[in-house]
Amino acid sequence: MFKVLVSDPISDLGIQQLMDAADVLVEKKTGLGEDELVAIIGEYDALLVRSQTRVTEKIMEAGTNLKVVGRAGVGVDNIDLEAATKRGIIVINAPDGNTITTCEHTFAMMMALARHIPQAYAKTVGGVWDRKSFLGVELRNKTLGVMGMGRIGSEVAKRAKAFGMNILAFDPFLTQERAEKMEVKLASVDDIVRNADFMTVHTPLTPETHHMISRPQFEVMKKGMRIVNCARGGIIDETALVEAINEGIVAGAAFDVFESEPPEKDHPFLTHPKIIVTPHLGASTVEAQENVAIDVSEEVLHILRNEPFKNAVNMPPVAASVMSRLQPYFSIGEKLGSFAAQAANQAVNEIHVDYAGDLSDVDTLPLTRYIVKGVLAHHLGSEVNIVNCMHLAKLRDINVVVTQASKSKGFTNLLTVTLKTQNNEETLVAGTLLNGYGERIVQIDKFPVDMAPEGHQILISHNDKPGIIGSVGTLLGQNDVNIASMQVGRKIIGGAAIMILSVDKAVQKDVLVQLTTLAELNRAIEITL
Ligand SMILES: NC(=O)C1=CN([C@@H]2O[C@H](COP(=O)(O)OP(=O)(O)OC[C@H]3O[C@@H](n4cnc5c(N)ncnc54)[C@H](O)[C@@H]3O)[C@@H](O)[C@H]2O)C=CC1
Ligand SMILES: O=C(O)C(=O)COP(=O)(O)O
Repeated sequence: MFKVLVSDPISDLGIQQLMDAADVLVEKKTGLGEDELVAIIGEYDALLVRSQTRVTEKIMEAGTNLKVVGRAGVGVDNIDLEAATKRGIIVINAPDGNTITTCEHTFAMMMALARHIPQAYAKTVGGVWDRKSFLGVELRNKTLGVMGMGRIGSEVAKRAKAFGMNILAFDPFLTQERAEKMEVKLASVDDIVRNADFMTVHTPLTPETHHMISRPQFEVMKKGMRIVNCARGGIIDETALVEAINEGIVAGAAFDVFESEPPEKDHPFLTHPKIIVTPHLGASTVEAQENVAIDVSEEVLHILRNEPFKNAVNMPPVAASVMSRLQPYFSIGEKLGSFAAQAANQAVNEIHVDYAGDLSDVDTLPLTRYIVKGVLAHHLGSEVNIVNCMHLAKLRDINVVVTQASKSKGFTNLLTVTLKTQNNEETLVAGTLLNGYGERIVQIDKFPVDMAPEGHQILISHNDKPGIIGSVGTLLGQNDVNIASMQVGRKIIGGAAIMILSVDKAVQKDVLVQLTTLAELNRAIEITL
């Protein structure tokens, strides 16, 4: 039974599938501090959060069973990603579910700012009928500067066009071609600061975006600019903004997010007549909360059940088309890695993976991770997973080398894993997915074989001499080991050969020792897949 802790308010409807899953127990405990979480996190396999819970290194250290942290939303700045990656904890988010909602909140804020709606409301309900103080401005024909043209920024730009605004857009990944397609003008931060009437930021908070709008930008800013921040506190320097408003440079600001949340009671934004605020409500709609909770629940279930997943934040993204091509190979890849690691005699210093045939023209990194996981898991056990396997290999000075070739020795696809040891010994295992026959191992070292990679196997190296197969069979029979299938491989008559036997149960160590005492038999090991 997997235990999932939900530590922030997350939509019940969205996590219904987690609550309904027979193999999952969901517990909701919101509003806990770091120490309280440290005390209980050891019991849980998964942690689900929004932006309130700070998932620190200390919490992950105490989360000895923790496999995944699921963020029901976009920003993961409340999660220590480096600590998670080191420990092999997968961090996933739900990047698409709240895009429209946050875009609409940005518009709500921009229009409220243009028309002084919060201030006018407060006066009206206070009994003052004041129609003079709140002269607004139109959005039509104004220039909107959008910093960050990702999911939300692009949707904001799209809607701003419907309001008759001209868009200046800045994003390091925005090409001229895409800008033209979106009918926005590619601009620099400086262009936006000097020319826009409204500015809205939609970037993550990174060292690069921290205070990207600060004193130097306010000094050259177009007078009367209105600024919206529904992304992250800290992108715009709060102190410099208040000064710029007081100096008459900025006409007003609308902020959903703060450098520190919740803000101190005496935060200048809370009393400034030209600043309107909401308490990080960008993603707070019924629809968005359901969407993100559904997305994150699905992914958490996949991860807990060891099934492929897509939105890991602490792993490079993979296109869906690439993923669907690679996914069928994950299982055989991991098994080949595991087989090779068990067959190798010594410490490995290089994992060489060759992809051929169908796999020669695709980005195979996600598949390589499964193979490396398979190799390392033999020694490191459940500590290793596809998130931390590359990091763990690097820590152990193990090189991972990948080659791709179109020729695949007659197979439509071929994965060859070769482990190299310090004294230049090599162990090679190759496998394929055969149409209609599923996973097959087709080569071990230099010997062609044909076997299904599953269950318990005994791998024997021997000299190709008459009687050896019979004596192995007799010895195993005497020890109550039932042989399900057997493969023998050799290159030349009488030369070096291998035997691989599938057996019904784990083999006792002393049986393997007895095997090595047989004449012409050089090595016998058990391989379990
Ligand atoms: N207020 C709220 O409740 C919500 C806030 N957010 C926040 O909104 C922001 C945007 O979210 P999405 O659009 O979903 O993310 P996204 O990842 O789709 O877009 C972010 C964009 O920022 C760009 N960017 C990165 N560094 C930049 C820089 N130095 N200058 C200009 N652009 C830069 C990236 O290239 C990317 O295109 C994030 O910070 C997210 O956490 C998201 C949802 C709700
Ligand atoms: O998704 C995001 O990045 C957000 O900022 C939304 O935060 P929340 O889930 O509302 O705490």
